[in-house]
Amino acid sequence: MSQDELKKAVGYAALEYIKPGMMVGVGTGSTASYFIDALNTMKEDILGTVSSSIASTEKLERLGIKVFDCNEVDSIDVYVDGADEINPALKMIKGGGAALTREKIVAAIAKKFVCIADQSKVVDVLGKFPLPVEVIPMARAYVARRLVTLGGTPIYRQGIKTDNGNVILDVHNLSIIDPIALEKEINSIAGVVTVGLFSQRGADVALIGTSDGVKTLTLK
Ligand SMILES: O=C(CO)[C@H](O)[C@H](O)COP(=O)(O)O
Repeated sequence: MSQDELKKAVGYAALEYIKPGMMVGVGTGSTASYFIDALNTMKEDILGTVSSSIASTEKLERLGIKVFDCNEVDSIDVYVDGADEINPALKMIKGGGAALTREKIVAAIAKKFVCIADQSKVVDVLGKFPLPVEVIPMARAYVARRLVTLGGTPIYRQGIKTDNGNVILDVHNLSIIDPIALEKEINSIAGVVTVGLFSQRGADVALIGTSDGVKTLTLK
């Protein structure tokens, strides 16, 4: 199966976690886009959705799926989203699609986070995928210098503005042995909006698309 077929398989497999009357958090990216296609088949049954990006909101609304503003909802039953990397502890790197801040907000509100990813995203140690950091534009050079002191090589993602009007630094050459400590440390740098490490709030379940079918990973 191609990588795209594996993404589609997990996007549809996530429907298993969606029950009638639920408020559903919707992620961003090509795998999450397949989940939106799947969700379309039961759009009459759910209460509605909360979206993590303008792109996902536009697709949901095009399909006639109700999208609520985050501030209108008290809780989200399930959040379904992709990842750039996921480790066996279900901690992730996200933000390859520049939606990390809104994704982190929706994940924080959700009772359950279901990560959907093809097998190429599973790693033992996070950090091969450059770690995205959303930064207030005026702090870009300062934050980059601080990231260098942490051992990384930050590269400015040229020509990209996030949905929040900020910029992204992609940090190369990190081997992330202690994701929770690094998440806290990068988040404490002035000018950082969010780091794309999802370790304090990781996934609860991961559906991994493999050539032998969809595998389910949970925390031991
Ligand atoms: O974090 C994300 C967007 O900010 C995506 O979930 C991540 O980049 C995976 O994308 P894809 O499903 O297209 O491989």
